[in-house]
Amino acid sequence: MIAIGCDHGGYELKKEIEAYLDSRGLEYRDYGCDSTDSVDYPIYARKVAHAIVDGECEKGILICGTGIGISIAANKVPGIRAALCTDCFCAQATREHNDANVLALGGRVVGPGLAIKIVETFLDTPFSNDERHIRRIKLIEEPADGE
Ligand SMILES: O=C(CO)[C@H](O)[C@H](O)COP(=O)(O)O
Repeated sequence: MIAIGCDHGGYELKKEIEAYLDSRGLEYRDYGCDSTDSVDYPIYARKVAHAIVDGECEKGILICGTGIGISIAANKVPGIRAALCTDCFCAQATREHNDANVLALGGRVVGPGLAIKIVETFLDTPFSNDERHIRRIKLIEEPADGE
């Protein structure tokens, strides 16, 4: 199950991404917002982040105007690794290296064609399970002694 959320700046791109998820038969839960009326992105970032850390969903997609604010807010929730991506190279790398569990996109930055390729890459790329990446991900949550 994929958690998806946005603010008003990401609403139209969210609907495009949902149509893509529907076309692939991928299940998702939409945590709002529900229109282009102005809202506050941290609310939707937290809803999606908590859906993941509470185990309701495995991955999330968050969209605001730039993708910046909503990724900053999501990354405040322990256990969330939200990656703002504007290209497929970063979407692939953040899955393989960071085991990112949230993809953040900017609805005012990327067009729907590129955004959907980024979503596809993010969803279809597994974590590498490489020992060095596992070690570094653990260090994000628990700094080493004396650090
Ligand atoms: O990108 C964003 C946060 O990083 C927001 O979508 C953006 O700040 C909203 O701006 P406005 O209220 O002027 O529509």
